[in-house]
Amino acid sequence: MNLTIIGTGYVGLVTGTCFAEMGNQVTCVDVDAQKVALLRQARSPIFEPGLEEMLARNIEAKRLRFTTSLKEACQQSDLFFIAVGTPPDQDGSADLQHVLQVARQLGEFLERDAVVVDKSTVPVGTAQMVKETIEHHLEHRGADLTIEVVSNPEFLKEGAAIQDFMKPNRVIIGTESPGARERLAELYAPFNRNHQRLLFMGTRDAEMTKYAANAMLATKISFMNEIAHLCEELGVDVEHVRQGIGSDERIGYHFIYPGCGYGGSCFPKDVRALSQMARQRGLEPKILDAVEARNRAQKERLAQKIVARYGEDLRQLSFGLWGLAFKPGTDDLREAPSRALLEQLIARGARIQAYDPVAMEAARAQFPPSWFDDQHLMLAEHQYAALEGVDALILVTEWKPFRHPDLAAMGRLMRHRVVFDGRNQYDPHQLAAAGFEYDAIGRGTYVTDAALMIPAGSGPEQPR
Ligand SMILES: NC(=O)c1ccc[n+]([C@@H]2O[C@H](COP(=O)([O-])OP(=O)(O)OC[C@H]3O[C@@H](n4cnc5c(N)ncnc54)[C@H](O)[C@@H]3O)[C@@H](O)[C@H]2O)c1
Ligand SMILES: O=c1ccn([C@@H]2O[C@H](COP(=O)(O)OP(=O)(O)O[C@H]3O[C@H](CO)[C@@H](O)[C@H](O)[C@H]3O)[C@@H](O)[C@H]2O)c(=O)[nH]1
Repeated sequence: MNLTIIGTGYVGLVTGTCFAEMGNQVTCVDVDAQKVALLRQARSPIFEPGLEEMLARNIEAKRLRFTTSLKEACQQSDLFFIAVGTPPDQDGSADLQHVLQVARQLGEFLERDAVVVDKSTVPVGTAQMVKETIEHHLEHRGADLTIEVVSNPEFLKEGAAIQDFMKPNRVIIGTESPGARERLAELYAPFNRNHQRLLFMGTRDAEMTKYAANAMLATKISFMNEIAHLCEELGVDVEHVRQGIGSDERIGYHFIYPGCGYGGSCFPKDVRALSQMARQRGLEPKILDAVEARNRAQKERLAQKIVARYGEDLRQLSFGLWGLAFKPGTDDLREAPSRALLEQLIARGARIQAYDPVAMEAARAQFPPSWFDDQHLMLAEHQYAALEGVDALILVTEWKPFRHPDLAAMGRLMRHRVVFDGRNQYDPHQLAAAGFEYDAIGRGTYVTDAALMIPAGSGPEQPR
C-alpha cells in the first residue's frame, strides 16, 4: 500500500518505519525541516532500540522517504496517518492545534477520496472534528471528495516501540465505514497472522479506549506507590507485597512496580486530559485526581528522604545520580522523575553528578542552563565517575548497567556509602553487608549492622 504518515516523532517514525518494513510504500511528513534532513540521512532524532537499522534498511530499499511537503504527499497517497503531538493545554486538556492544523492542510491539498487515520491520542469526538475540518476546507475549494476518518490509537511503549508495534497485543480500529474497515484490515493483516489482534469498534469507543488503557496503567502504579508509602510506615517491605499480589493472576505482575513516580509524554498528560473530559461534562474524576495527586507526591519521595536524612540545607553535599530518562531504553526526558528531583535538590543547594547511558545530550539541551552554569549539575563520563566523592548515590532510572553494580568500586569512590534507590533495584541485605546504608521506596531504611536491618517504622527508633 502507499501511505503517508504525518508527524515523525516517537509514534510517527516507528509507525512509518514498521509499515515500510512490511513492504508498504511510506512517505513521512514533518514540519521540522531539521528532523527531515537528519532522517533522510537515515539518522534517527530519537533513541529507540533497533530503529536506526530498520530506518536505514527501508530508506535504502526505497520504501521509506521523508519530506516537509504534505501537499506533495497528497499527490501520491490516499491513506494518511496523523501522528502529531497532542500536548497538554494550560488546563490539562489535550491541545489539538497540531491535529487540526493537519486536518486543515488535508482539506486544502487532498486530490482524491481518502482514508485519514488518527494515531495521536485525542479526546472523544476528535475524529468527527477532524472530518468536519477537512470537509469544510474541501467545500471551500469546491472539491467533492469522500473522506473517512478512523481512530487507530497507538499503544507502543518507548524503549520497546518496535517490538510493541510489530507484535501488538491488539490493534484498535475505530470506524463506522465498512470501506475504511476493509482498508485497515488489509494494512494490518501481516500483524494479525496467528491470532486475531484487530478489534473493531466505533471511532468514539476507540478514542476512549486509549485514555482508559493509560489511565488504568497509571492507576496501578499510583495505587502501588501509595501501598509502598504505607508499607514504609508499617515496617513492611513492599517488594514482598508486590510479589505476593502479583502472583494472583487477577492482579498480575505488570505495572505494579513502586518507584519515584511515573513520567513520560503519555501517562501524566493523558490522566489529566481524561480528568478534564470528565470535568467538562460536570463529573468529578475522583480516582483520576487521586492517581495524579499520588504521582505528584511520589516525585517528591526521594527528595523527602534526602531531607529527612540530611536536613533542608544540602549546600555541603554532593550526590551521584544514576538515570535521567523517564524510563530505561529511551532518551526521552518528558515529565521525567529525574527532573523533578533535580529541581528539589538544586533548590536546596546540592551538587549532583549525573550519568545516563543515552539521555545526557538531551539533558544538556533541555534542562535549565543555569543548572550547568552554576555547577549544580555535572554530567559524568560514566556511571562510576558520577560517584567520585559523593555523599550518596540516588538511582532514578533502572537502566540494565545499574542493576548489578560493583559495590567494592562504589565503596572506594564514594565519600559516604549511602544509596537512595528510587526503583527498588537492590538487595538491601547485600548492600548492608557491603557497608552501605540503603533506603528505597516502601522498604524502610537499612543500615550496615546486619542486626539492625529493620524496616523503618517497625520499632520505636528509626535505624539510621
Ligand atoms: N510517545 C509515545 O510513546 C506515544 C505512544 C502512543 C501514543 N502517543 C501519542 O501519539 C502522539 C504523538 O506523540 P509523539 O511522542 O510521537 O510526539 P512527538 O512530539 O515526539 O512528535 C510529534 C511530531 O509531529 C510533528 N508535527 C507537528 N505538527 C505537524 C504538522 N502540522 N505536520 C507535520 N508534522 C507535524 C512535530 O514536528 C514532531 O516531529 C501524541 O498524541 C501522543 O500522546 C505517544
Ligand atoms: O510498574 C511500573 C511501570 C511503569 N512505571 C513508570 O511509568 C512510566 C511509563 O512507563 P511505560 O508505560 O513503560 O512507558 P511509556 O512509553 O510512557 O508507555 C505508556 O504510554 C504510551 C503512550 O500513550 C502507551 O502507548 C503505552 O502503552 C504505555 O505503557 C515510566 O516512568 C515508568 O518508570 C512505574 O513506575 N511502575
